[in-house]
Amino acid sequence: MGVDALPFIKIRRELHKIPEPGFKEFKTQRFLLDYLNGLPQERMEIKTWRTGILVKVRGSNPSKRLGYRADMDGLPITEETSCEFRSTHPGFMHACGHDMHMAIALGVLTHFVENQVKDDLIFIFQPAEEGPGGAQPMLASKEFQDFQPDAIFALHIAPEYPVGTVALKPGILFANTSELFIDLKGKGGHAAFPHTANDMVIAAAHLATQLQSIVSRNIDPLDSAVVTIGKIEGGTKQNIIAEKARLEGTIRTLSMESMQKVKSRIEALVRGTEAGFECSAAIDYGANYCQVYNDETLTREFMDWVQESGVANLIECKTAMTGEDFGYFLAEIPGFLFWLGVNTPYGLHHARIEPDEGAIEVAIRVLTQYFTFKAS
Ligand SMILES: CC(=O)N[C@@H](CCC[C@H](N)C(=O)O)C(=O)O
Repeated sequence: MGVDALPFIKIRRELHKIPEPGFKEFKTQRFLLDYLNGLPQERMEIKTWRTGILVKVRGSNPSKRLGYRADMDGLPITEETSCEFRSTHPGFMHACGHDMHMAIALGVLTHFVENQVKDDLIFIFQPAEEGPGGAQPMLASKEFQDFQPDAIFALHIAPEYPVGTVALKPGILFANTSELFIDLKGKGGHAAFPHTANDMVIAAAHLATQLQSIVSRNIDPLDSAVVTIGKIEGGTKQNIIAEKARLEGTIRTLSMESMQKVKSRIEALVRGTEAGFECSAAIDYGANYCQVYNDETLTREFMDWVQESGVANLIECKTAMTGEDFGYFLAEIPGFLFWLGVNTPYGLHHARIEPDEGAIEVAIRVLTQYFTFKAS
């Protein structure tokens, strides 16, 4: 089955220009709706939920519904690529491939609007994957429940794999995650009189270092966990002792027990910071995502099918400490997520990431053939 991916490469470029934060994907939603409304409508039913969209493509004689989910939001990153279709939204970029994910979903959807299969297909354009998390509230919505699929699938671009490759494994693919925000409040003062103040820049620096001892000293070395502090903010001027500081980070674990352990150690170290630096502290865990757990049977079946059909090269990969709120869909509905090779030297969330658009054709081919196999 040949795939003309060119229209979807063009769509990806248009989407790349308009990255928006979670639950503010207004232009993205408009763009997708304009495209969907331009397709023949006889087999389609379109619903919106907040800034998301759900589309049912009716089958000829349905006995089940297969779901496919694409995420929609961009990241607060200033793009540093030299491509012609750079972000037009200053300070925002599609640096996690969601522009690719949406274009691929439209390519697959368009194929099935034109080529009806037996079962219903549900296409889910989900907002706010990067935060605060659109999957959980979308799952609970009436709009989603009206279209509730019996199985659900998704992909994520993978910079490290060549184009033409899909990678996955049965069981746990991505980690449990929790955001982490710690606000420290002390006493500001003149830089020349440190003994009259409680310096929150120094408190934050000590705390950031101490937090790095949690994984190395409190987690079983045969388990895996991550505590990353991605941002520290504090102070107002070089000669003023900072009254406030804020640390922002993320926690990743492979079990909820380890998540609880990491959080209880963070709380102990923060209490120690309060005592040691005579300050007050507040912890906020922000958005929490459950692990992405690939259904063993469906995943094995897909892996065997990829290998037998030769539709793509297959890699059985390791678990990654990435997070994905698609895990909430998989906690309720059997399915899987796979990595799609896009072969670029810069990683996810990097200002210079430029996925190879050849992967769009690969993904549309894999998914249209897989859904034809599953839904006929
Ligand atoms: C695929 C990917 O990169 N996902 C994000 C999910 C972010 C979850 C949440 N905002 C957090 O930072 O904990 C990731 O960073 O793995």
